[in-house]
Amino acid sequence: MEVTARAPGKIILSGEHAVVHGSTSVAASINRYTYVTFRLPPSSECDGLLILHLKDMGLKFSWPIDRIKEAVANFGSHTPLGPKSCPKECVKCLASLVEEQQIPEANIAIASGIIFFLWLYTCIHGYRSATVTVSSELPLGSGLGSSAAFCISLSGALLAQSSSISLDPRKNDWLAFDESELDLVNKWAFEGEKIIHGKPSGIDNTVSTYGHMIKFRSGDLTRLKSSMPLKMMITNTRVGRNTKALVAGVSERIMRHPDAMTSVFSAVDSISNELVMIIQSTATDEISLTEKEEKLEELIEMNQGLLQCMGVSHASIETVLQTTLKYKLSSKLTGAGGGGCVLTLLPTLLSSTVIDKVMAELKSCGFECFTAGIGGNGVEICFGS
Ligand SMILES: Nc1ncnc2c1ncn2[C@@H]1O[C@H](COP(=O)(O)OP(=O)(O)OP(=O)(O)O)[C@@H](O)[C@H]1O
Ligand SMILES: C[C@@](O)(CCO)CC(=O)[O-]
Ligand SMILES: [Mg+2]
Repeated sequence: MEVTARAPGKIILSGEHAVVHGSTSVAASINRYTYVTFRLPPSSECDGLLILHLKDMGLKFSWPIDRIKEAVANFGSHTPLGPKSCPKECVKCLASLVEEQQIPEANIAIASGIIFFLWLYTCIHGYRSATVTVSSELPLGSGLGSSAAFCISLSGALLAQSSSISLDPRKNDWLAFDESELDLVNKWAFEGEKIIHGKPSGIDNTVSTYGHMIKFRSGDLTRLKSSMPLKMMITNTRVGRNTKALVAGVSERIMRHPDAMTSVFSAVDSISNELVMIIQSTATDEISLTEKEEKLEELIEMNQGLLQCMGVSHASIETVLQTTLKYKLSSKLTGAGGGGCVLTLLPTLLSSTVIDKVMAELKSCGFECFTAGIGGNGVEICFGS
């Protein structure tokens, strides 16, 4: 029996980092996914191993189930009914199991994701043999929520074949979980984001779970319905970074300049709320659409300025901003910054010639450039043979 879950990546339209400190943020899913396939071998095929295959990286890890049991048994991990944080001591034990696998230096950042995999697996399925395969259309560590999509697709696939969730395995199509199941998938994945990010706000896992466009503040989710078409270009600077370090850097800046940072976060909160008002306003004639796009562009620029105040921009991001500005287009970093991806609003009346030109110029700088469909479904699953 086999089940595959897919979970989308995301863009943050406004409010990254500030959302960790209580400000409002707006995010939308994108049509690029991480896929996790979970296969429980028939009982005759009990080889006593848990196998994790990371297809894109060409890496395959395996652990004797007994070794995993030894590492986590003291922490009473088998808790299929509810999300449970991985205790610090257990993270250490699992980290040494991961170290034994000798991950290539270039891929060392995936260790935290694998620790979550081992924790989640034993919590939901105890000590059974299985094979789990992961593949992704999202660049890792680039601001498009690869960590959240990984945690959500993993939680979705493992929970879909657990006692906590009962979906009809006969349907051979992408299926949605019901609301309470989505909540469970989301809560488990948040535990993974805690291991990977250190101090996540929960926005990335939440938008990957529920999809579409959301407003998020202090753990509270509001689903948004945009009344205007939003076309975004995403530029990947290909400069690697990790969210945990960037989030920690902002916290350090708060310690040094608490009052100034409070004002920065409050400005971001106002920007996100204004952005929500604009995208939900129902005036739809062409003039007001252009006006709304101009306001959005200004808010995007203001948010980027505040992200610079937080210290999370990067020379490569500045290059993208300057390049798009030559074409009168507004951009901001998306996700944790420090490199990674930049978002550019493409107004409805912008000619395709301009889009082609700006993309060509960005590509000539060595960046990857694409437009993504935004606001599609969240996590879904599909049962195989
Ligand atoms: N397909 C995958 N396979 C294994 N681990 C993954 C995968 N995708 C993400 N991860 C885990 O997530 C980490 C990257 O997460 P990180 O939060 O730094 O970046 P991001 O989620 O892409 O960007 P942002 O948080 O800014 O949206 C990887 O180092 C790894 O631990
Ligand atoms: C930087 C951050 O705000 C968004 C990363 O996509 C971190 C978080 O909210 O967990
Ligand atoms: Mg992340």
